[in-house]
Amino acid sequence: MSALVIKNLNCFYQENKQKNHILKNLDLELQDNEIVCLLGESGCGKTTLLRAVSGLQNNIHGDITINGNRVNGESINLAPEQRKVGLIFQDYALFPHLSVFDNIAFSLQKMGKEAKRERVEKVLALVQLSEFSERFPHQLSGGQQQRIAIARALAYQPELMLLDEPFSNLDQHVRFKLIKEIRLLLKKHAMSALFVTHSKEEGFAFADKIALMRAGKIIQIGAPQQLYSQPSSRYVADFMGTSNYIDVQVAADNQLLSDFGQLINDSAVKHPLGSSLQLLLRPEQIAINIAVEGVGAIVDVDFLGAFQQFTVNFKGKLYVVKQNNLQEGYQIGDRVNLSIINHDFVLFND
Ligand SMILES: Nc1ncnc2c1ncn2[C@@H]1O[C@H](COP(=O)(O)OP(=O)(O)OP(=O)(O)O)[C@@H](O)[C@H]1O
Repeated sequence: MSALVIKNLNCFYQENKQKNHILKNLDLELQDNEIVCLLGESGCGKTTLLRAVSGLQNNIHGDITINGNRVNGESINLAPEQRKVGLIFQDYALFPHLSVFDNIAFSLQKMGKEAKRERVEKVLALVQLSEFSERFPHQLSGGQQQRIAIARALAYQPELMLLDEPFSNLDQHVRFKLIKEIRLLLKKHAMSALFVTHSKEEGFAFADKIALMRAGKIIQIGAPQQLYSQPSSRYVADFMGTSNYIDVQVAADNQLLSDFGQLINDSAVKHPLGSSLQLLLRPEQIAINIAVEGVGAIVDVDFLGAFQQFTVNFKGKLYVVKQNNLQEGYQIGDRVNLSIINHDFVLFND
Protein backbone atom coordinates (compact mmCIF):
# COMPACT_ATOMS: atom_id res chain seq x y z
CA MET A 1 0.00 0.00 0.00
CA SER A 2 1.19 3.54 -0.63
CA ALA A 3 1.83 5.67 2.44
CA LEU A 4 0.46 8.74 0.67
CA VAL A 5 -1.36 9.33 -2.61
CA ILE A 6 -2.17 12.85 -3.77
CA LYS A 7 -4.21 13.31 -6.93
CA ASN A 8 -4.95 16.49 -8.79
CA LEU A 9 -4.42 18.76 -5.79
CA ASN A 10 -5.17 22.45 -6.17
CA CYS A 11 -4.85 25.10 -3.50
CA PHE A 12 -5.78 28.78 -3.50
CA TYR A 13 -5.08 31.71 -1.21
CA GLN A 14 -7.58 34.54 -1.20
CA GLU A 15 -5.90 37.92 -0.91
CA ASN A 16 -7.51 41.35 -1.48
CA LYS A 17 -10.38 39.78 -3.45
CA GLN A 18 -7.77 38.07 -5.61
CA LYS A 19 -7.50 34.30 -5.79
CA ASN A 20 -3.88 33.10 -5.94
CA HIS A 21 -3.47 29.62 -7.38
CA ILE A 22 -0.68 28.06 -5.27
CA LEU A 23 -0.75 24.29 -5.91
CA LYS A 24 -1.62 23.35 -9.49
CA ASN A 25 -3.02 19.90 -10.43
CA LEU A 26 -0.37 18.30 -8.28
CA ASP A 27 0.11 14.50 -8.11
CA LEU A 28 2.45 12.74 -5.68
CA GLU A 29 2.83 9.20 -4.36
CA LEU A 30 4.95 7.96 -1.44
CA GLN A 31 5.60 4.25 -1.05
CA ASP A 32 5.67 2.58 2.36
CA ASN A 33 8.88 3.27 4.22
CA GLU A 34 9.93 5.88 1.70
CA ILE A 35 11.35 9.31 2.52
CA VAL A 36 10.56 11.96 -0.08
CA CYS A 37 11.99 15.46 -0.02
CA LEU A 38 10.00 18.39 -1.40
CA LEU A 39 12.69 20.67 -2.76
CA GLY A 40 12.25 23.99 -4.48
CA GLU A 41 12.91 27.69 -4.35
CA SER A 42 11.23 29.96 -1.82
CA GLY A 43 7.51 30.45 -2.45
CA CYS A 44 6.99 27.48 -4.80
CA GLY A 45 4.41 25.90 -2.44
CA LYS A 46 6.33 23.30 -0.39
CA THR A 47 4.91 24.27 3.01
CA THR A 48 1.41 24.68 1.55
CA LEU A 49 1.59 21.11 0.24
CA LEU A 50 2.77 19.78 3.62
CA ARG A 51 -0.01 21.71 5.37
CA ALA A 52 -2.56 20.29 2.93
CA VAL A 53 -1.46 16.74 3.82
CA SER A 54 -1.53 17.48 7.55
CA GLY A 55 -5.04 18.98 7.43
CA LEU A 56 -3.96 22.49 8.41
CA GLN A 57 -4.66 24.06 5.01
CA ASN A 58 -8.00 25.47 3.82
CA ASN A 59 -9.14 25.96 0.24
CA ILE A 60 -7.80 22.75 -1.20
CA HIS A 61 -9.37 20.63 -3.91
CA GLY A 62 -8.22 17.15 -4.90
CA ASP A 63 -7.73 13.74 -3.30
CA ILE A 64 -5.41 12.97 -0.40
CA THR A 65 -5.14 9.37 0.84
CA ILE A 66 -2.91 8.41 3.78
CA ASN A 67 -2.20 4.69 4.20
CA GLY A 68 -5.33 3.80 2.27
CA ASN A 69 -7.64 6.22 4.11
CA ARG A 70 -9.10 9.14 2.21
CA VAL A 71 -8.62 12.15 4.50
CA ASN A 72 -10.39 14.87 2.52
CA GLY A 73 -13.16 15.29 0.00
CA GLU A 74 -16.73 16.50 -0.48
CA SER A 75 -18.02 14.94 2.72
CA ILE A 76 -14.82 14.28 4.69
CA ASN A 77 -12.12 16.53 6.00
CA LEU A 78 -10.25 14.80 8.78
CA ALA A 79 -8.72 17.02 11.46
CA PRO A 80 -4.91 16.91 11.77
CA GLU A 81 -5.04 14.63 14.85
CA GLN A 82 -7.24 12.13 13.00
CA ARG A 83 -4.85 11.82 10.05
CA LYS A 84 -2.21 9.92 12.07
CA VAL A 85 0.58 12.19 10.89
CA GLY A 86 3.52 13.40 12.98
CA LEU A 87 4.47 17.03 12.43
CA ILE A 88 7.93 18.45 12.96
CA PHE A 89 8.61 22.14 12.35
CA GLN A 90 11.67 24.31 11.94
CA ASP A 91 11.13 26.12 15.26
CA TYR A 92 10.67 22.87 17.29
CA ALA A 93 7.34 24.21 18.68
CA LEU A 94 7.96 22.85 22.19
CA PHE A 95 5.94 24.24 25.11
CA PRO A 96 8.45 26.38 27.06
CA HIS A 97 6.71 25.94 30.43
CA LEU A 98 6.60 22.12 30.22
CA SER A 99 9.46 19.71 30.97
CA VAL A 100 10.78 17.44 28.25
CA PHE A 101 8.71 14.58 29.71
CA ASP A 102 5.50 16.63 29.75
CA ASN A 103 6.12 18.02 26.25
CA ILE A 104 6.24 14.48 24.91
CA ALA A 105 3.38 13.22 27.10
CA PHE A 106 1.16 16.11 25.99
CA SER A 107 -0.14 14.33 22.89
CA LEU A 108 -0.78 11.09 24.84
CA GLN A 109 -3.51 12.40 27.11
CA LYS A 110 -5.81 9.46 26.50
CA MET A 111 -3.27 6.92 27.73
CA GLY A 112 -3.04 5.59 31.28
CA LYS A 113 -0.30 7.00 33.51
CA GLU A 114 1.98 3.95 33.39
CA ALA A 115 1.57 3.35 29.64
CA LYS A 116 2.28 7.02 29.03
CA ARG A 117 5.48 6.89 31.13
CA GLU A 118 6.66 3.80 29.26
CA ARG A 119 5.97 5.40 25.86
CA VAL A 120 7.79 8.64 26.77
CA GLU A 121 10.79 6.72 28.10
CA LYS A 122 10.91 4.61 24.97
CA VAL A 123 10.99 7.55 22.55
CA LEU A 124 13.46 9.47 24.71
CA ALA A 125 15.77 6.46 24.51
CA LEU A 126 15.31 6.39 20.71
CA VAL A 127 16.56 9.96 20.39
CA GLN A 128 19.27 9.28 23.01
CA LEU A 129 18.07 11.87 25.49
CA SER A 130 16.79 9.69 28.35
CA GLU A 131 18.63 11.66 31.02
CA PHE A 132 17.04 14.96 29.95
CA SER A 133 13.42 14.20 30.80
CA GLU A 134 13.19 16.69 33.70
CA ARG A 135 14.80 19.60 31.84
CA PHE A 136 12.91 22.47 30.23
CA PRO A 137 13.35 23.41 26.54
CA HIS A 138 15.50 26.50 27.31
CA GLN A 139 17.99 24.20 29.06
CA LEU A 140 18.65 22.27 25.84
CA SER A 141 20.71 23.02 22.73
CA GLY A 142 18.95 23.55 19.37
CA GLY A 143 19.85 20.02 18.23
CA GLN A 144 18.53 18.53 21.49
CA GLN A 145 15.29 20.53 21.23
CA GLN A 146 14.75 19.23 17.72
CA ARG A 147 15.39 15.66 18.90
CA ILE A 148 12.71 16.19 21.59
CA ALA A 149 10.29 17.50 18.93
CA ILE A 150 11.02 14.34 16.92
CA ALA A 151 10.51 12.15 20.01
CA ARG A 152 7.17 13.86 20.61
CA ALA A 153 6.06 13.15 17.05
CA LEU A 154 7.21 9.51 17.34
CA ALA A 155 5.41 9.01 20.67
CA TYR A 156 2.14 9.54 18.91
CA GLN A 157 3.04 6.58 16.62
CA PRO A 158 2.09 8.33 13.38
CA GLU A 159 1.70 6.51 10.08
CA LEU A 160 3.41 9.30 8.19
CA MET A 161 5.95 11.90 9.31
CA LEU A 162 5.74 15.43 7.92
CA LEU A 163 8.83 17.56 8.45
CA ASP A 164 9.01 21.26 7.52
CA GLU A 165 12.60 22.53 7.34
CA PRO A 166 13.38 20.69 10.60
CA PHE A 167 17.14 21.11 10.40
CA SER A 168 17.55 24.68 9.18
CA ASN A 169 18.09 26.27 12.61
CA LEU A 170 21.03 23.99 13.36
CA ASP A 171 24.67 24.58 12.57
CA GLN A 172 26.23 22.56 9.75
CA HIS A 173 27.90 19.89 11.91
CA VAL A 174 24.90 19.15 14.16
CA ARG A 175 22.57 19.35 11.17
CA PHE A 176 24.12 16.57 9.13
CA LYS A 177 24.68 14.37 12.20
CA LEU A 178 20.99 14.74 13.12
CA ILE A 179 19.87 14.17 9.52
CA LYS A 180 21.69 10.81 9.45
CA GLU A 181 20.37 9.89 12.89
CA ILE A 182 16.72 10.69 12.10
CA ARG A 183 16.91 8.97 8.73
CA LEU A 184 18.14 5.78 10.44
CA LEU A 185 15.40 6.06 13.05
CA LEU A 186 12.67 6.40 10.40
CA LYS A 187 14.11 3.50 8.42
CA LYS A 188 14.37 1.31 11.54
CA HIS A 189 10.69 1.90 12.27
CA ALA A 190 9.65 1.48 8.62
CA MET A 191 8.13 4.95 8.65
CA SER A 192 7.37 7.06 5.59
CA ALA A 193 8.13 10.76 5.60
CA LEU A 194 7.57 13.87 3.54
CA PHE A 195 10.24 16.43 4.19
CA VAL A 196 10.42 20.09 3.09
CA THR A 197 13.67 21.90 2.49
CA HIS A 198 15.22 24.39 0.11
CA SER A 199 18.66 22.83 0.59
CA LYS A 200 19.55 20.16 -1.93
CA GLU A 201 22.39 18.94 0.32
CA GLU A 202 19.82 18.15 3.03
CA GLY A 203 17.64 16.43 0.44
CA PHE A 204 20.59 14.33 -0.78
CA ALA A 205 21.45 13.26 2.78
CA PHE A 206 17.93 12.60 4.10
CA ALA A 207 15.67 11.44 1.28
CA ASP A 208 15.24 8.37 -0.92
CA LYS A 209 13.63 10.53 -3.58
CA ILE A 210 13.55 14.22 -4.37
CA ALA A 211 10.40 15.86 -5.73
CA LEU A 212 11.50 19.15 -7.27
CA MET A 213 8.75 21.78 -7.18
CA ARG A 214 8.36 24.88 -9.29
CA ALA A 215 5.46 27.34 -9.12
CA GLY A 216 3.02 24.91 -7.48
CA LYS A 217 3.93 21.82 -9.51
CA ILE A 218 6.28 18.86 -9.15
CA ILE A 219 8.45 19.04 -12.24
CA GLN A 220 10.59 15.94 -11.61
CA ILE A 221 10.68 13.20 -8.99
CA GLY A 222 13.33 10.51 -8.57
CA ALA A 223 16.44 9.43 -6.71
CA PRO A 224 18.77 12.38 -5.98
CA GLN A 225 21.39 10.94 -8.35
CA GLN A 226 18.79 10.71 -11.14
CA LEU A 227 17.80 14.36 -10.83
CA TYR A 228 21.46 15.35 -10.82
CA SER A 229 22.63 13.23 -13.74
CA GLN A 230 19.44 12.92 -15.83
CA PRO A 231 17.54 16.19 -15.27
CA SER A 232 14.41 16.60 -17.35
CA SER A 233 14.98 20.31 -18.03
CA ARG A 234 17.58 23.04 -17.71
CA TYR A 235 15.72 24.33 -14.66
CA VAL A 236 16.19 20.99 -12.86
CA ALA A 237 19.80 20.75 -14.06
CA ASP A 238 20.65 24.21 -12.73
CA PHE A 239 18.81 23.68 -9.44
CA MET A 240 20.62 20.43 -8.72
CA GLY A 241 24.16 21.68 -9.33
CA THR A 242 26.59 23.74 -11.39
CA SER A 243 25.90 23.37 -15.12
CA ASN A 244 27.94 24.16 -18.22
CA TYR A 245 26.23 24.09 -21.59
CA ILE A 246 27.85 23.74 -24.99
CA ASP A 247 26.26 24.17 -28.41
CA VAL A 248 26.22 20.92 -30.36
CA GLN A 249 24.84 19.67 -33.65
CA VAL A 250 23.66 16.13 -34.28
CA ALA A 251 25.97 14.75 -37.02
CA ALA A 252 24.90 11.08 -36.87
CA ASP A 253 22.80 8.79 -34.64
CA ASN A 254 25.28 8.93 -31.77
CA GLN A 255 27.60 11.69 -32.96
CA LEU A 256 27.68 15.38 -32.04
CA LEU A 257 29.81 18.23 -33.37
CA SER A 258 30.99 20.88 -30.91
CA ASP A 259 33.74 23.32 -29.92
CA PHE A 260 35.31 20.27 -28.26
CA GLY A 261 35.41 18.39 -31.57
CA GLN A 262 33.41 15.30 -32.40
CA LEU A 263 31.64 13.69 -29.43
CA ILE A 264 30.38 10.10 -29.39
CA ASN A 265 27.49 9.02 -27.17
CA ASP A 266 27.06 5.37 -26.05
CA SER A 267 23.60 5.21 -27.59
CA ALA A 268 21.69 7.06 -30.33
CA VAL A 269 20.63 10.58 -29.34
CA LYS A 270 16.88 11.07 -29.58
CA HIS A 271 16.97 14.12 -31.84
CA PRO A 272 16.87 14.47 -35.64
CA LEU A 273 20.07 14.79 -37.67
CA GLY A 274 21.22 18.39 -37.97
CA SER A 275 19.42 19.55 -34.79
CA SER A 276 21.13 22.30 -32.83
CA LEU A 277 21.09 21.42 -29.14
CA GLN A 278 22.62 22.25 -25.78
CA LEU A 279 24.75 19.58 -24.10
CA LEU A 280 24.81 19.69 -20.29
CA LEU A 281 28.26 19.24 -18.78
CA ARG A 282 28.73 18.99 -15.03
CA PRO A 283 32.07 20.41 -13.82
CA GLU A 284 33.36 16.89 -13.10
CA GLN A 285 32.56 15.78 -16.68
CA ILE A 286 35.25 18.05 -18.12
CA ALA A 287 38.95 17.16 -17.80
CA ILE A 288 41.56 19.91 -17.59
CA ASN A 289 45.23 19.58 -18.59
CA ILE A 290 48.03 22.11 -18.55
CA ALA A 291 49.46 22.54 -22.07
CA VAL A 292 51.86 25.25 -23.24
CA GLU A 293 49.95 25.54 -26.51
CA GLY A 294 46.56 25.04 -24.77
CA VAL A 295 43.45 26.54 -26.41
CA GLY A 296 41.98 27.63 -23.04
CA ALA A 297 43.20 29.75 -20.14
CA ILE A 298 42.46 29.53 -16.42
CA VAL A 299 40.68 32.70 -15.26
CA ASP A 300 39.89 31.65 -11.67
CA VAL A 301 40.86 28.94 -9.17
CA ASP A 302 38.88 28.02 -6.04
CA PHE A 303 40.26 25.63 -3.46
CA LEU A 304 37.25 23.82 -1.98
CA GLY A 305 38.81 21.33 0.41
CA ALA A 306 38.50 17.94 -1.22
CA PHE A 307 38.63 19.37 -4.74
CA GLN A 308 39.62 22.36 -6.82
CA GLN A 309 37.32 24.28 -9.10
CA PHE A 310 38.63 26.15 -12.13
CA THR A 311 36.94 28.70 -14.34
CA VAL A 312 38.39 28.36 -17.81
CA ASN A 313 38.00 30.54 -20.89
CA PHE A 314 37.80 28.09 -23.78
CA LYS A 315 37.19 29.43 -27.28
CA GLY A 316 35.55 32.57 -25.87
CA LYS A 317 33.19 30.85 -23.39
CA LEU A 318 33.60 30.31 -19.65
CA TYR A 319 33.45 26.76 -18.23
CA VAL A 320 33.48 25.59 -14.61
CA VAL A 321 35.66 22.51 -14.22
CA LYS A 322 36.10 20.40 -11.09
CA GLN A 323 39.20 18.38 -10.36
CA ASN A 324 39.31 15.85 -7.52
CA ASN A 325 43.05 15.20 -7.62
CA LEU A 326 44.51 18.38 -6.23
CA GLN A 327 46.86 19.87 -8.80
CA GLU A 328 49.74 21.85 -7.37
CA GLY A 329 50.70 24.87 -9.38
CA TYR A 330 47.64 25.36 -11.61
CA GLN A 331 47.42 29.14 -11.66
CA ILE A 332 45.34 31.91 -13.14
CA GLY A 333 46.62 32.61 -16.67
CA ASP A 334 47.94 29.06 -17.29
CA ARG A 335 47.18 27.69 -20.75
CA VAL A 336 45.10 24.50 -20.62
CA ASN A 337 43.21 22.06 -22.81
CA LEU A 338 39.74 20.83 -21.92
CA SER A 339 38.23 17.52 -22.93
CA ILE A 340 34.93 15.83 -22.22
CA ILE A 341 34.92 12.73 -20.05
CA ASN A 342 32.87 9.86 -21.47
CA HIS A 343 29.34 9.79 -20.01
CA ASP A 344 25.68 9.47 -20.98
CA PHE A 345 24.85 12.79 -22.65
CA VAL A 346 21.98 15.01 -21.48
CA LEU A 347 20.72 17.26 -24.30
CA PHE A 348 18.21 20.08 -24.30
CA ASN A 349 16.65 21.86 -27.24
CA ASP A 350 15.80 25.11 -25.43
N1 LIG B 1 -1.56 32.70 4.46
C1 LIG B 1 -1.24 33.06 3.22
N2 LIG B 1 -1.98 33.97 2.54
C2 LIG B 1 -1.69 34.31 1.27
N3 LIG B 1 -0.63 33.81 0.57
C3 LIG B 1 0.16 32.91 1.20
C4 LIG B 1 -0.10 32.49 2.55
N4 LIG B 1 0.85 31.60 2.90
C5 LIG B 1 1.65 31.45 1.83
N5 LIG B 1 1.26 32.24 0.80
C6 LIG B 1 1.87 32.33 -0.54
O1 LIG B 1 1.82 31.06 -1.14
C7 LIG B 1 3.01 30.78 -1.88
C8 LIG B 1 3.60 29.46 -1.42
O2 LIG B 1 4.00 29.60 -0.05
P1 LIG B 1 4.73 28.40 0.72
O3 LIG B 1 4.95 28.85 2.13
O4 LIG B 1 3.97 27.16 0.52
O5 LIG B 1 6.11 28.31 -0.08
P2 LIG B 1 7.45 27.53 0.27
O6 LIG B 1 7.86 26.86 -0.99
O7 LIG B 1 7.25 26.66 1.46
O8 LIG B 1 8.44 28.73 0.58
P3 LIG B 1 9.68 28.86 1.63
O9 LIG B 1 10.78 27.95 1.12
O10 LIG B 1 10.03 30.30 1.52
O11 LIG B 1 9.16 28.46 2.99
C9 LIG B 1 3.91 31.99 -1.67
O12 LIG B 1 3.80 32.82 -2.79
C10 LIG B 1 3.35 32.67 -0.45
O13 LIG B 1 3.56 34.05 -0.51
